[in-house]
Amino acid sequence: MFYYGGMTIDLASAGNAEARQAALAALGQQTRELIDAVVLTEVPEDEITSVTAELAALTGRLRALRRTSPQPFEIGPDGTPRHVGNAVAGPVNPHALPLIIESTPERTVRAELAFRPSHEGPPGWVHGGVTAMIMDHLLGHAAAVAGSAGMTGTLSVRYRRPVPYGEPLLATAEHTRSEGRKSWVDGRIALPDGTVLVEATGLFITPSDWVGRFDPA
Ligand SMILES: CCCCC/C=C\C/C=C\C/C=C\C/C=C\CCCC(=O)SCCNC(=O)CCNC(=O)[C@H](O)C(C)(C)COP(=O)(O)OP(=O)(O)OC[C@H]1O[C@@H](n2cnc3c(N)ncnc32)[C@H](O)[C@@H]1OP(=O)(O)O
Repeated sequence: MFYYGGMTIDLASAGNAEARQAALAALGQQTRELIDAVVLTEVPEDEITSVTAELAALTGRLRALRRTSPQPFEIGPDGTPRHVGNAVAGPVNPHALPLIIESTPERTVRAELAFRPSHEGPPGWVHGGVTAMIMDHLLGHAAAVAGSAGMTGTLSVRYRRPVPYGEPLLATAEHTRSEGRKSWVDGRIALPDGTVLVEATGLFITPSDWVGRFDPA
């Protein structure tokens, strides 16, 4: 059993849906490709209208049976927590990059990533809110692997250089200190040569009802 936010997750039942999770992840990825096709398309107007009608039909098919909330936090088949519906890291959520995070033996975290054209803010560059969202999640994950899972209290972002899309980047973060239920985490997004584009510091607070519920792997 795994306890999360008042819910109890049954480890056995979480493993039974892998084929469905894979199918949903494929749908999520196809939808990401659709989103980028939409923002880049130069097809004629009548074709846009025709595709829009087809998409409305497809949307109706998916809505035929639906949940009332996104896919939940659960224990994956490898025994670690996962949240396939998460807005930043969830493979099933088309809104998510998705961010694929690795933990190091030192309990820091890293993620190789590449933004897409649909993340554009300033012409030719990634929107600062999108990079802040990535930082928020990665720093939160670093707090969790350090044994201090929490909600974001504050997030401070310094935008040092504009962030390109379509290029490989590296995001890293590490827990720096804790005082009671408060933990501080630093992180950054950099080019492969180490040039830092975005720096962030976050304060994560473990809600009192989470204390003792999450034991990091
Ligand atoms: C989200 C999933 C987490 C899952 C965890 C489980 C497993 C983890 C595994 C993997 C996790 C992976 C990744 C990612 C995790 C997270 C990343 C994204 C997170 C988010 O996207 S999250 C959404 C945005 N976030 C919110 O939606 C917060 C809304 N808010 C609240 O839920 C409460 O507000 C809360 C809980 C923050 C505090 O509530 P509380 O009642 O526990 O705190 P309380 O008042 O007792 O204060 C205690 C001491 O913190 C100080 N303090 C309080 N709030 C502060 C603040 N904002 N700034 C500075 N200091 C603050 C006080 O001043 C006092 O300080 P002092 O003790 O020194 O007096």
